[in-house]
Amino acid sequence: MVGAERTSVIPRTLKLGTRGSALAMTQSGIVARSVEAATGRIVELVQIRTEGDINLGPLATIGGTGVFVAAVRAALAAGEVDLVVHSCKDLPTAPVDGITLAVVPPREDPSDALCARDDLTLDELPLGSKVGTGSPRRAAQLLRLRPDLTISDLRGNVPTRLGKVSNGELDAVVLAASGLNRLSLAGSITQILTAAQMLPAPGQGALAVECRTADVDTDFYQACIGQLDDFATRACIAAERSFLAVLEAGCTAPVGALATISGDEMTILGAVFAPSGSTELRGSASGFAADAEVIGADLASQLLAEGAAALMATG
Ligand SMILES: NCc1[nH]cc(CCC(=O)O)c1CC(=O)O
Repeated sequence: MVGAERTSVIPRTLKLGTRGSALAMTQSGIVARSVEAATGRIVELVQIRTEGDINLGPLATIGGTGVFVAAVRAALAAGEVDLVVHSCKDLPTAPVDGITLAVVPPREDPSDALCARDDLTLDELPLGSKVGTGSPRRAAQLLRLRPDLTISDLRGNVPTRLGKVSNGELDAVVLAASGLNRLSLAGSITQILTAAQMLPAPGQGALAVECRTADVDTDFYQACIGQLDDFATRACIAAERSFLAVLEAGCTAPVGALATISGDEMTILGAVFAPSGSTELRGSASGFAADAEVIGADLASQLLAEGAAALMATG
């Protein structure tokens, strides 16, 4: 191999593993293009079918956290792909041996968005309106704001969910603003819900790019990490995910958290809801952004001391 230079074990064309949904493909396409721009390599998308795509039962009952993530990670571990992209909020909090969170790109809008018929806001929805969501966190907070609403379980990809409003089956759905923005469907949003109205899921709006731990020290990943990783987003999701982990809750639990950074200072808002929306425990914690995990964990401990575990388990 005269003249060949071996600077890393990473191939020239990278395979990026992704779920096949419109949102996953869009998110992965965004990451693929930024990796290409940062490294000069070609990145091709490889679709991986996951249990969450195959089993269309209510999300809260088909194995909780990680249904979308396990198959994608297995393809990474098996060497079928070189990097994978997840929605951060779907990522279980437990670390996995041999897999590293290589890049956290800058966060999209973390808010939840109401997509209602006839351009209605939450206050304007008629008494008893039918609102679709598969998320106990969103259901609980909707019921706190509007106890009269009928919550209808909802699965399927983002365009399918929006279709249930346009076909008259539902009066409204609640979806992540980030996903709608990325899919160029922001025109369906009739109200962005504030953190006081609806605290988002830990990690919502952020993406997670994982690679094999064995590859992290290659020039390729160092270039990716150096150019694409967003310190503020990484710190915020570290705090939110540490909050979730200490609560021993998963991505389908009635738990909301949102961290923000101003200068060196981080503030996290966190809440735990009774699934019925009857009660909530809410708090906040602040500190240096460098202590993100401790800040999130301290807030969780505070809410646990106030009875969070029992609250989440109630009806
Ligand atoms: N559970 C499905 C899921 N996982 C991540 C997102 C949104 C994308 C994001 O958090 O950036 C969605 C759809 C939704 O909640 O509307």
